[in-house]
Amino acid sequence: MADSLQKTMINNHNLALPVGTTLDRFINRQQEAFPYAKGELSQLLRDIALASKIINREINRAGLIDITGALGSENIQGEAQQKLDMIANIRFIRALVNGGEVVGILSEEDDEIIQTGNVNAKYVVAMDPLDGSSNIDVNVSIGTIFSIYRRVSPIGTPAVEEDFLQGGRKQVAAGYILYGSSTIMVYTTGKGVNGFTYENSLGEYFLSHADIKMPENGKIYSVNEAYFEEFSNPIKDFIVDMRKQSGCMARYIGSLVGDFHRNLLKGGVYLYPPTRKAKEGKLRLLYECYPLAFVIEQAGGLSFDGTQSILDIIPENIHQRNITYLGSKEQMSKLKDNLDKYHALILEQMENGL
Ligand SMILES: O=P(O)(O)OC[C@H]1O[C@](O)(COP(=O)(O)O)[C@@H](O)[C@@H]1O
Ligand SMILES: [Mg+2]
Ligand SMILES: [Mg+2]
Repeated sequence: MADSLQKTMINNHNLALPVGTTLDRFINRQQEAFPYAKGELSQLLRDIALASKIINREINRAGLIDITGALGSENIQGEAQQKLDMIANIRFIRALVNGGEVVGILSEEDDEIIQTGNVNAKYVVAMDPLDGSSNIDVNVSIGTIFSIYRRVSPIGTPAVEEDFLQGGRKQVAAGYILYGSSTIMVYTTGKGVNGFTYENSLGEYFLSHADIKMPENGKIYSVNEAYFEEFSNPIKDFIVDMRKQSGCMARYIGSLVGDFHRNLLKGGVYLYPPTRKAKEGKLRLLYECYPLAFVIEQAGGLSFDGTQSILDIIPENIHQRNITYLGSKEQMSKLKDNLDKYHALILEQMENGL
């Protein structure tokens, strides 16, 4: 026991913080590593944690206070907004406005950028306030996903689209909160990935998953097989090969955060390929794909959209969707091989006028 604790302390990116450290203390210690830091990003991470505690409470009692079910409105993606989608949206916006560190917010639930009025703030946040909406009413894990950028627009002015269209490699921090059998906040600031479990009775997040490393090889594949016939051959072949592997498991709960978190810890691959209905894939680049790609690459996994790392995609619009593959190194290189061979074949056929 002493050895493993010692090991956890050493591995913790030299922060030498034992499992059980509060999130607050961890944030302070991380900030000390940046001599010029003024604490704005630290405060922003605390504001996100605070909002997630309030949402966690709402989710836990959702069935008792009639906040389940659809609201009757649709978001810009044409999806029915659930009451909890909007409650989570309002709670996050309120926490970020009151926190004072964010000038603008991009949310899945709002068509336009939300101006917080904090025109002297340095950061903008893109967020999916409630991920896995189809699972809200049936008590299956759901989540929140966030991505933080330093603004490019001048201090003293409102946020603009360019603040959000900087590209995945410009994220200064990103992560998610999973509201599952326990509630856990997992994030990166570009120096590794750490997970904090929420202790309800104390109202605190504690370090529970220090320096998360994704297994290089995994046996889990997560994809909505209902669309199998619509997938391209390299994707079909990849899934068929995964099935043939002994010990392979299909796991798909239909909540991106839940499927992603499981695979991050156990090893595996999440696929949302193009379908007839969603030719660009279903997931939203700025507040689903980029943040999870940042986390997975920091944990030693890979992200891919069929041609490149998701972090290298040049964004065009704030609510754009993107093909999404996220997973363990070995499975992702196999998938990349399949797709590269397929693209080469298509190219050859085109060159031969076929
Ligand atoms: O039902 P499908 O097509 O498999 O899509 C499920 C995916 O859609 C999502 O629900 C989209 O996210 P939202 O719930 O935030 O809209 C993901 O969480 C999930 O992985
Ligand atoms: Mg989502
Ligand atoms: Mg959502």
